[in-house]
Amino acid sequence: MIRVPRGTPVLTAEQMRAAEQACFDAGVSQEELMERAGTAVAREAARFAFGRPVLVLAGPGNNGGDAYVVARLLRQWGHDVIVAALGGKEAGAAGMMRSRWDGETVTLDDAEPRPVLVDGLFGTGMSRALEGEARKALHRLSQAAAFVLAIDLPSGFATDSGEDLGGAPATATVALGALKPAHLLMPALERCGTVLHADIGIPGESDICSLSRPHLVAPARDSHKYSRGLVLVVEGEMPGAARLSARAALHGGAGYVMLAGQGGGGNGPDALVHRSVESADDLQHLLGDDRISAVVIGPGLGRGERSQALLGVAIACEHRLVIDGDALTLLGRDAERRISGRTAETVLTPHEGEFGRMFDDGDGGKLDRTVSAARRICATIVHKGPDTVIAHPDGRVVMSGDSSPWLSTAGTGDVLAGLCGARMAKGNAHAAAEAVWLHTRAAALAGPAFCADDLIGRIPDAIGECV
Ligand SMILES: NC(=O)C1=CN([C@@H]2O[C@H](COP(=O)(O)OP(=O)(O)OC[C@H]3O[C@@H](n4cnc5c(N)ncnc54)[C@H](OP(=O)(O)O)[C@@H]3O)[C@@H](O)[C@H]2O)[C@H](O)CC1
Ligand SMILES: [K+]
Repeated sequence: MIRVPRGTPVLTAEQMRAAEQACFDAGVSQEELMERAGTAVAREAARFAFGRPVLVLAGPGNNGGDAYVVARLLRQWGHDVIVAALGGKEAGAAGMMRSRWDGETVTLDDAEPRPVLVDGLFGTGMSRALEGEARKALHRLSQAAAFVLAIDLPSGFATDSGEDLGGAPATATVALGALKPAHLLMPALERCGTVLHADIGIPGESDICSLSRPHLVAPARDSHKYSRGLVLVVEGEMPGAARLSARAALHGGAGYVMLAGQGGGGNGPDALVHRSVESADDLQHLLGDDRISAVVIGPGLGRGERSQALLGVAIACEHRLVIDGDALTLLGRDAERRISGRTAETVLTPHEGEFGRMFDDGDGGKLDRTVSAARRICATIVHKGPDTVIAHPDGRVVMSGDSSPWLSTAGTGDVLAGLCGARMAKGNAHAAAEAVWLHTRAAALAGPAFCADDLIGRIPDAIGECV
């Protein structure tokens, strides 16, 4: 068992069922899968129990079936185990595993708390709010336990959206066969505790995967500033924000960064080249330079008429484009109409509020809404948050759930926008994921209570871990 490796496939409940079915069709029985799943979980339970008494919750379905395997093995290995059962299938693999359990079984209501709790009530079959006896007992027993190990998912969370359906938190979760979206989406993300991945022989193919450390290459010997990419950052009413983006682009690998605006001087590294832009026409003229590799607009742009005019010119240009901050607010519900016709690669980097201003809420969780919006707008959307979802128009999705809470400080979004510009400058399809990984890693390296300027300073160290 290993802590979830980077780039692990993420499968929805339906994709998981299809993957399981493919196993059955290939001759692997459900009993065999359940035995493998239960064995993987039992090994972790034994490790964390340290010989303390264990209470195993067994639900009515296959999650419960796994739970009976866990209980049987722990008992065989000498542990003090009791099962608290909620109903239970008679037939099928779960019924068989239930019949093989010959230890003590109590009802959920009668179950006494124990130091170690294994939660096998519900997994990917969670289809509605958890209520009544199951909900009460789950919360009572998990609150009283010193360690809670969830089988596949902590019970009470929606597999594909991470929505809280009345669930309780776990100390650790053993993801069976593949990650599910709930392992990477709030609030479930926060309730899973440490997620461990049990490969039980189910080949999980998916367009969705967890964020992984990118493999970056150092510049070739004959590189020059243009071949590494010229990034133009549009400055608006708050030049400091654009400067943060520009500096992040410089440290993010761009060979040449131009700050186009009225800021003129201002502080910022000498390596930053200022170009005076008074009007939209001036910006249009500047964007005629075909050495430009990527344009970043939005950080500190402002929302007035001049800002709207600058945005219109940037959208109309043929360069790769990162749209962030105020520019996203200016787009609003007009985003799809104004962006979907762009031919050059486009990346939008909204936080939840900006996303909501551009796209209707629609049903489904953050993953579904972001995937649908990316397809409609024909652009990559980096839907930021503690659970960032990167959705590409071709259907590829990358999910990241381990960003530092210290990123909740002014300017870190400007830094990400600049990083996206730098990574896009080379025209690769994974630029947004690279930028998010570098941003997350730089934050981890920066430690607690950093500001956006400190974050920029750690980007080279993060890059150093990828080359
Ligand atoms: N991924 C793998 O490789 C393997 C996964 N396994 C385990 O199987 C579960 C999924 O099992 P499933 O039987 O599909 O569903 P659950 O066990 O999660 O749920 C059981 C049933 O509970 C009912 N239900 C749903 N929501 C509620 C609720 N809020 N309150 C009460 N009951 C609820 C629902 O049945 P209904 O007919 O009542 O709708 C569920 O079917 C997976 O997570 C893994 O742990 C395999 O065993 C091994 C391989
Ligand atoms: K569970």
